[in-house]
Amino acid sequence: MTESGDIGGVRHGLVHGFEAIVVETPAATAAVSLFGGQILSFVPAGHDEVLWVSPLVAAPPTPIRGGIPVCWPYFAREGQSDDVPSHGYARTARWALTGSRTTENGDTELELAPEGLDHLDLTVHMTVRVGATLTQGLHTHNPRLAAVTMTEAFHNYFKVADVRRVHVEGLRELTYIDKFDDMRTHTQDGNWSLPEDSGRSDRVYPDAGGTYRIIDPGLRRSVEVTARGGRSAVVWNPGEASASGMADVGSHWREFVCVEAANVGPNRVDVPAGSDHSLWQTISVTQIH
Ligand SMILES: O=P(O)(O)OC[C@H]1O[C@H](O)[C@H](O)[C@@H](O)[C@@H]1O
Repeated sequence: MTESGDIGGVRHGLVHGFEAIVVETPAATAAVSLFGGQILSFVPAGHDEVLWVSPLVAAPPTPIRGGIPVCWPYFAREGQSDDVPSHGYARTARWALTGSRTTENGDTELELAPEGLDHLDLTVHMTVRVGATLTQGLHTHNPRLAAVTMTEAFHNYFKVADVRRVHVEGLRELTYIDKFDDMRTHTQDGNWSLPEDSGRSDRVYPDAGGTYRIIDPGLRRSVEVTARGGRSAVVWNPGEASASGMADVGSHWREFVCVEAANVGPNRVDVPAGSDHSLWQTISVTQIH
């Protein structure tokens, strides 16, 4: 690892109004906000923007609505009291670039770590590898003398032509917990699509297979997420009615679907004393006709 100034194609910039690390390689461009350590943009060469960031995005300390929020060391308020911030502390922390390098195949790899989270039981740092595909690793360490239980997610907001016209492969026949139906469990019937009756989705799929594909006929592309060390998938879109009450979504709810690589609910992780745990994901895009 070298300091960021030592390799080409890595610079500081302003992206959607946020101070960011901007990466430019022949294979892709990407940007990571220092607020939240949140990837805000990924554009593989020959394709359009993969991620959605709300045009109504609020200023810090409100979490950024869009990109890839890092939910850590807990997802939603799982296992917490009601007075803690939703999705943990990482997404509103300031992150620092701690290193960068060029990999053997010409990808650019960044290392980042949050600041000001020393009061937590766990520590974390993150790898972001930018090339034709985007790979992200969230590395948790337990420096304590006892095991610590955690949940986590890469809360991916994918840009779509119209959420009502996409489907998500890789979830068929899985049991899911429906957060919009009092946490009742159901079986996924066929591929995921936005339910016609309720028009919204907040589904947690424990023990999912780790490969999920968003098929978007409008943008004529398929976006694949593969997770490693992440046993749950979450598919979220608030739908029109709930979105109208969310200042940073509003009428823009049709423009995204969240397909998240996670460890949540029954897949919470026990990190033994002195041990490490990593959640990885890779995102890739293919044109479809
Ligand atoms: O509004 P936020 O705190 O960013 O959370 C947005 C959403 O994240 C996840 O997908 C959860 O499953 C949802 O229950 C939650 O509403």
